[in-house]
Amino acid sequence: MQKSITSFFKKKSDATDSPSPPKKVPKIDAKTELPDEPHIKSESASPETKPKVEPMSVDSEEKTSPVKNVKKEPKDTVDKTTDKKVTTIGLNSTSASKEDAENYDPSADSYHPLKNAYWKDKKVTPYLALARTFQVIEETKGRLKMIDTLSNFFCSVMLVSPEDLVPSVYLSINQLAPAYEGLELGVAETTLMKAICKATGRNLAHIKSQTQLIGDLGIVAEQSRVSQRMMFQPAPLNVRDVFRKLREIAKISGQSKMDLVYNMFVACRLSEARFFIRSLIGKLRIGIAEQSLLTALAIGLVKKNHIDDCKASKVAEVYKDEIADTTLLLKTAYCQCPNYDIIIPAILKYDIKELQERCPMHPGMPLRPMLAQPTKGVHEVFERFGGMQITCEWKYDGERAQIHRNEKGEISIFSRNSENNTAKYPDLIARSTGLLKGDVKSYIIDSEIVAWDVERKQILPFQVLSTRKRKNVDIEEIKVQVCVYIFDLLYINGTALVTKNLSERRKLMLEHFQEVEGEWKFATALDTNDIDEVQQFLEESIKGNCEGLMVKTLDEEATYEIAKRSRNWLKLKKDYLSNVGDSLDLVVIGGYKGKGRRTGTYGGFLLACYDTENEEYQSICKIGTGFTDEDLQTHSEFLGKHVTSAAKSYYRYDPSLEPDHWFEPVQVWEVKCADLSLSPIHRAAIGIVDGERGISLRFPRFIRIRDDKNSENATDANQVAHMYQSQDQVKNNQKSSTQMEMEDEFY
Ligand SMILES: Nc1ncnc2c1ncn2[C@@H]1O[C@H](COP(=O)(O)OP(=O)(O)OP(=O)(O)O)[C@@H](O)[C@H]1O
Repeated sequence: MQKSITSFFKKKSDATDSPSPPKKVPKIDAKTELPDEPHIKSESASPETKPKVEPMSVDSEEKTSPVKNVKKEPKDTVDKTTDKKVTTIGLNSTSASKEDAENYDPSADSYHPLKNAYWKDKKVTPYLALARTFQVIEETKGRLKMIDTLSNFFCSVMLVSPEDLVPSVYLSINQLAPAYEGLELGVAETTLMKAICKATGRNLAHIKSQTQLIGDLGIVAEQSRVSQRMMFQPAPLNVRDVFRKLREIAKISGQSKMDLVYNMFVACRLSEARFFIRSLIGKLRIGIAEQSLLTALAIGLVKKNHIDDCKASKVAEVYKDEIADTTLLLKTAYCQCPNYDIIIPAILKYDIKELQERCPMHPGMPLRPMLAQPTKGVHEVFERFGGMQITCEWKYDGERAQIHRNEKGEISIFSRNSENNTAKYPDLIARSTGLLKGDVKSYIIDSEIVAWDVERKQILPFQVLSTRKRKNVDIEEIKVQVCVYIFDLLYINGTALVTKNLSERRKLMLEHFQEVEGEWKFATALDTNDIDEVQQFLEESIKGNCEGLMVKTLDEEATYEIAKRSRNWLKLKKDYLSNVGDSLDLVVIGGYKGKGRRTGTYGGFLLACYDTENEEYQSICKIGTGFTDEDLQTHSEFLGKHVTSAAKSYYRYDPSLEPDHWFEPVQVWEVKCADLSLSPIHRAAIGIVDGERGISLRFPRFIRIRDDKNSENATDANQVAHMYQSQDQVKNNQKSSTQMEMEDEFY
């Protein structure tokens, strides 16, 4: 029978135990030698390569424990709840052995979060325990098992070294702070390669060629460390210090950055080297995205609550409902308070039911915006909404802005990506009091900023807005004026409104704010359930220089769904008649040199979508259409500054697509196409719709640069699959094959 689209997506979601795409993880042991490299000397052989390890807080017992050469036999104990034998490593031992650390396996069925936390006596989580957890997860295929493994590790940390839960969580999603603080590591691959060379005595050309061959600098780093004989081993790393040092690395630059990377790297043991280097590159590649991490945290909490009455591996079965409730509560709280520094201490201290009230949303902390689903026409809108009350709003073509004012009157402006854009709009801040009506102390509004023609009193195209300076804007020098179109109110005077319906939110918006000509306006809206009126309103919106309409539910299913691409907001764009219904936002990963008229610039580019699950960019098409000569000049100049010596290890592409130059994933382009088709060459959404083929775009055309999206906000693999599946011809094919199957069954 035909598979529904939702069942496809369920397969990829974190809630099901479907196999992840096969992962190639080379096995590494102490005997592993890299080929083509002269034998490596011990570090003492050369004074330059001798590690200068910074003093770090030391796991004293590990430091002094003698290295045992005899493999420790697992101990058998009896699980009180089941009366069955439980095989564990290092149970009840007061001193952790080297083997405990090296064999640490939180995926084992017999894992006991307390007993197997071999660092329990020291209460400081070894970095190796986290690296081992990542390693096991990377080798695991089923998503549920991956989450379960992480939850075991988290549970151990909660019980044994709770102070390390915040750094462990950040390290697991490769963040150094809440996303909106914008603290990024930004270490170039060549800097890392140089640090690896210095620490291991290998030469740069060799490290580069190995990285190209294996496709992963993390693995190359690990192999280089494992095969290296050391005169002495620096003190073991622990989670909180690694996190602290990574934050430091992010804040410094130049030689001191390089030195710190080097000092840390020489202290890495076993798979620590792989994950330390991957953290610095910015791609952990263990397949744990934020939603899976939140689920793992929730399961970890439930395991902690039942540590005495159930085996960890049984908790998911026995406490299914409690896990579902905890996960929901945690995810909901995280949506309104996306900050682990606040959430984690709260889950450790309070009952999970209190979480929302303990971690309230507040101005200054951006919420991830509610997003819309594309549609291909007015009929699709009415099919979806049936008899529900709806409203249509003009869809302004500018830059999304979440504007916050706190009790002190301070204003912050956040982009669609939760980046802090406040410094870009000093003019808006200067005139923000004009917007207020009555007693308004604090608020969060959702809006679109558009470029504004002051003389003609009309909206200007997005391209004009994009010429506005981004940083350190001086109010006197602003050339492009802007007008803000407000379409939602999420918080007012200390009260969150996200759980109220749009009608109520809109009423409060009109009560507390007022329009100011050319500065602050409410989105033009029409509440109607008449299909002809919607059609006419769509045409008017286009005459008003808008992109089309946003159609929203008013009363039923009409809460503000933070961070969700919701079915209750549909976008209806002017070119909805196209077969695809929406444009795609894709990352430029390579360039092909131009010929003929295009000589001297790039003539074509390789584009990719982003697969959030595998944290990789998957090629989707080559593009050479839609560019003016000036565009090509601009792109060539900009991308020319971001050329890398080789494809990034997290680029997925067919060798036949090899461009002349590879780029860092730094720019997102909006692209339209005639349709999407299955491709034997491109890798977009591979494994979702088809096991072996990816999806590619036919007749792609460049529309514009999307400065407001970073490369990880590009159209993701699931969206590509969804767009492919929604095409009429694909649906019809599926219908007819279902029909045939039914006929087969009948006969
Ligand atoms: N009245 C409105 N209501 C909601 N959003 C609006 C409105 N007018 C303009 N917008 C803009 O439309 C965007 C949603 O549609 P669009 O497809 O352009 O966004 P996108 O950023 O390309 O894609 P995504 O759907 O991934 O956000 C919103 O993020 C917002 O910036």
